[in-house]
Amino acid sequence: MCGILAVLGCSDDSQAKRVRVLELSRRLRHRGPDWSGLYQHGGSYLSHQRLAIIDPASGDQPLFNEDQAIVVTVNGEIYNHEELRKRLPNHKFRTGSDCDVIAHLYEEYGENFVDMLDGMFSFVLLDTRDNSFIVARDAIGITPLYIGWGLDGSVWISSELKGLNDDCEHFECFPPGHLYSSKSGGLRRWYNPPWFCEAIPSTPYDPLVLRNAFEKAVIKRLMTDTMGGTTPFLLCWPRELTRFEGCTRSCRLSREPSTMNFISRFRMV
Ligand SMILES: NC(=O)CC[C@H](N)C(=O)O
Repeated sequence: MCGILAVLGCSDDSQAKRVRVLELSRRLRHRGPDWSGLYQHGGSYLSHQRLAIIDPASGDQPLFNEDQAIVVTVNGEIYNHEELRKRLPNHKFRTGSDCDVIAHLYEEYGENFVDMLDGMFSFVLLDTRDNSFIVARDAIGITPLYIGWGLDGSVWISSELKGLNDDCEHFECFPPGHLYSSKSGGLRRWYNPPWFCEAIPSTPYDPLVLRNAFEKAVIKRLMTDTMGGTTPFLLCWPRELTRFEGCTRSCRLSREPSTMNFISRFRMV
């Protein structure tokens, strides 16, 4: 998990404020030891503490679209980023980061792209053309996120409370599955699955369907270029799969290239 911290629409764009934001961002350093980044545009600041998972060589954040008008700081993983890149044929990506698609999707589809993302994420996106911004958190709140307000009307966002509680006059937990848009000035739910309704499902329970869904969920989370992100998961998945179907299934899965790389690296460690 990385650490993100952003201050948006602040009346103070001084060097002293920049230093303060850097100080606060360092409070999240334990979340990402591989890189620290800060982008400032007037009174808006986006910072990032990176635990590199995908494209460790060039995926440092904040990330930008082609003309650098749109900037984004992200905590999390976008599992379907390769598929999404294919839906953006006219866009040039500077990095191989899974999070690179976010600025480009916004450019192409506006604020309503969030439900195209399959992943666990929280992000802040600043559009420097009109200083508008959006903030979003994944469907069930796997990644942590807090929102606060400064006395000057600035909006503060942080992966942990310690990044904003000293500087905001009011703060709260950013609700999962929601999007904050500065244009509409409020929060709205972007995640609206059919099972949110009160109706009792009529489809009978099918263990095979459940098992397939579980396996798919495991496999997509194996996405990584480093050991950092999925190690705890790897430690538990073979046992879980064994419990489901015996060793045969684990062995078949482990012949898949990504799993093989993963396991050989795991053994080396
Ligand atoms: N730890 C994270 O949140 C990782 C961010 C991004 N997916 C990366 O690989 O750099």
